[in-house]
Parts: sequence; structure tokens; C-alpha cells
Amino acid sequence: MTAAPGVPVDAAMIQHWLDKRKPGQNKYTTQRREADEVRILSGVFEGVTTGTPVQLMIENTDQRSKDYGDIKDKFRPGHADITYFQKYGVRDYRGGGRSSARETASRVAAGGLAREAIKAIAPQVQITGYMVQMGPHKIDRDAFDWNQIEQNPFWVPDAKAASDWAEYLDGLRKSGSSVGAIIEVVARGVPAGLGAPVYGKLDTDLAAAMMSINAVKGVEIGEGMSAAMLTGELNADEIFAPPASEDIVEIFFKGARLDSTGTYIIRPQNENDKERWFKVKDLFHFTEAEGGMALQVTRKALNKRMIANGGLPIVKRAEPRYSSNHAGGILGGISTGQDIVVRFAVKPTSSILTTRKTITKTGEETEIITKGRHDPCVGIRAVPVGEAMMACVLLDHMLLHRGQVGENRGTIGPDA
Ligand SMILES: Cc1cc2nc3c(=O)[nH]c(=O)nc-3n(C[C@H](O)[C@H](O)[C@H](O)COP(=O)(O)O)c2cc1C
Ligand SMILES: C=C(O[C@@H]1CC(C(=O)O)=C[C@@H](OP(=O)(O)O)[C@H]1O)C(=O)O
Repeated sequence: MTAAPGVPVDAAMIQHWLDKRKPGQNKYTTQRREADEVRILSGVFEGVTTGTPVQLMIENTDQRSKDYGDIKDKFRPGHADITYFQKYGVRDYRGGGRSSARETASRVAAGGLAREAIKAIAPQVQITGYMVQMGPHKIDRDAFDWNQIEQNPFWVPDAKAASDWAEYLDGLRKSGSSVGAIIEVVARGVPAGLGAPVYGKLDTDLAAAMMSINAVKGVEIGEGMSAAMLTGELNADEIFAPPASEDIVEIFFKGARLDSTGTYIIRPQNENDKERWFKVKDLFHFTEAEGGMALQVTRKALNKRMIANGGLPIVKRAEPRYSSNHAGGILGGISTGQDIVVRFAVKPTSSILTTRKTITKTGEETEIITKGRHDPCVGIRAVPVGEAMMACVLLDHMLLHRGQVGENRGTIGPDA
């Protein structure tokens, strides 16, 4: 993939996300053991992207083709064996091969890099995925807790669901069956204005990206399919002016810079006054601005010391408020500034230990059971994959937006 030049990145940052997806971490996923260790082959020099293509490598170390020996002339119902044969005329039975979700490791690696690049442009953006349904079992939205997501093997924001699902999936797994799931991915802090009319819609690209993940059979944005049941009044996300205390103050520090230790060196307008130079360590999210660095705070959080240290304040109106988010953060293909909410459904794993009817390559009817090491619910490991696709699409749209309109955008307020 190609990222903008100057994005700080190293293998450990990418590895963090790969570790969320890698197989064999608990009894609820495939028992294939892969370290999924990433190596950066090109495009990064002295800890930053150079702007040339970044090539990453993850090796397969635990493939076991012999597991597929029994089904080498048969097609697994629900997997891609039959369509690959119909298209290419070659039955490569060694695991899923090109159709295997082993490939999703590379998506997560790319997503790790995309996250770092997004951080450099819009540090407030947070992308989080979680499961909202496994088979017939839904989470309790009233019990939603962001802090729970990392605390259980299913990435579920509801502690009770996590323990109920553990028992449910264990039973299914032991019986040699599998089950489908729904994953929700939310991007918070995305600025309004990403996406373009007709051919470059943000929702079109997000839907395509999510649909391209193995086993995905449905994608929804915001209210999604349920919008069909609403009236216009119920679906309207009503718009309100934000309170003045929420106004954003952008403070520009002329000549400020980030030093090699990750410390922001801020200096007052008077360059000779060395006494008053001060250093700020990672407390605030500064962004690079022409001739210095800028910091955005709410009017409420504005502190006099920032101005005393040479910051030049420009007040911007806060974003409009909405009564609800049926739109899922996208209207007319363009982000509204609200949370971007995408859901996708994955089908149950097709490689199961229960007998199913199928045919052979030569057309005889037969039966099949699929042994080997398979995920009883692919939804679990699809969570980091969905997050990665969200990151890649958002980064693409941030760069497209910047290419077309620069940093300008329509600001709602008295001067509009
Ligand atoms: C993270 C993840 C893990 C998966 N693990 C398995 C698996 O262990 N066994 C299997 O048969 N399918 C698995 N799948 C699904 C197959 O890759 C997928 O069904 C297959 O490529 C056919 O493509 P389609 O379902 O998109 O039409 C997994 C999918 C994902 C996203
Ligand atoms: C290896 C991974 O998942 C694989 C996805 C997969 C499939 O059909 O999609 C089938 C299994 O592959 P194999 O039988 O070759 O071990 C899973 O283990 C991975 O995600 O890294």
C-alpha cells in the first residue's frame, strides 16, 4: 500500500492489530497456530513512511494441506471450492488457498498502517469494531459498555452476552457445527465532508470494502434495512446548533515542532525569550500546520497559558448537534461528522464436521464432512478485519478530500 510520506510507523504498531486477528488464540477460533509476525520490506526509512509503496510480509508457518486430502475431489457446500473450479477448471484442494480468510491478515496489516496515517491527519478519529449478534443471540444495547470489548474473546460490549455466548459457542463447536454473526464497526471523530457525490460516495466504498471480506453476506449503514420500517419523522435526524461553550478554538503555534523524542517544542512569538520555551509531552494532539503546529480545544478547555506561550487563537463553530443517527454518519455519500456506523453479517463457517450432501468433480452425488482446523464462528476474527477495512476506506477518503478541497470546508456559523 502507499501512504503519505512522513507517517511514523514500525512493525510493532502493525503487529498490535495483527495480534487481535491471528488464529489459535483460544478455543473459539481455528486451532491453526500462526504467529502472524509482520516484516516491513520497503517504504519505511528511519521510522517514517517514505511515500513509496510499503510492502509488508507475513509468512504461513502452520499450513496442513493433508487435512483436505479427503475432500480433494469434492466441493464443500458454502465454500468457494465449486465456483473456483467452475471458473478456473483446477481443483486446488489445499485449504481455501486464494479464497481462504488467511488473506485477511494482510488487510489487518494494511489497516494498521492506515490507522497511523489517519492519526497524523485527524488524531481524534477512533475506529472500534465489536460483535452485536451471534446466531440468534443479540447484545443488550442498554448494557453497552465500550470497556467490555477488549475484556472477552468475542469483542462484545456486553459482559452478560460474552458469558452466554461462550457456553452457546462451545456447545456448537463440540457438536461439529458453526454459526453466523453480525459485527458493527463505528468510527468516531470523523470530520464532516468526507466522500463525494455519485461516483465517490463514502457509503458505497465502505459497503464494497466490508462486502469484500470473506463470508460477508450483508452490509448496512446506520439504520440499514430497518429504515424500511420507519416514517420520515422517525428517520429524521433533527439538527440543532451547538452550545457556544463547545465551540472549537484552533490555536496556532508559530515555529512549534515535534522533536525526535516525541516532545512538542512550543515557543512564544518572541524567539529570543528562551526562558519561556516549554515542552509538552503527548498531552495534546497537535497537528502540523504551515510554519508551525496547531492544536484544537473546545472553548471550555481553552487555557490562558496556551495563549501566554504564543498561541494564536481562531474560534470556529462546533459541529451541529443531531437528535439521532439513523443516517449512520453519512448523507448523500458524504460524512456528517457524526459517528460512522457500519454493520455486516457473516455466514456460518462452511467447513463443518456434520455430514452434508454434495457432488464430486466428475459429477457424482456424494456426502462430505470437513475435518481440519476451522473457526466455529468467523465473526470473532472478522472484527479486526472490519476495523481495518474502515481505516483503509477512511484514509483513502481523507486523502481524496484533501486533494480536491484542501483544508477548506463549509463552516456553519454567522459568517456563512
Ligand atoms: C476471519 C475469517 C475466518 C474464516 N475462517 C474460516 C474457516 O476456518 N473455515 C471456513 O470454511 N471458512 C472460514 N471463513 C470463511 C471463508 O473464507 C469464506 O466462506 C470463503 O472464502 C468463501 O467465500 P464467501 O463466503 O465470501 O462467499 C473465514 C472468514 C473470515 C472472515
Ligand atoms: C489460517 C487462517 O484461517 C483459516 C481460514 C479458512 C478459510 O477457509 O477461510 C480456513 C482455515 O484454514 P486452514 O484449513 O488452511 O488452516 C482457517 O484456519 C487465518 O485466518 O490466518
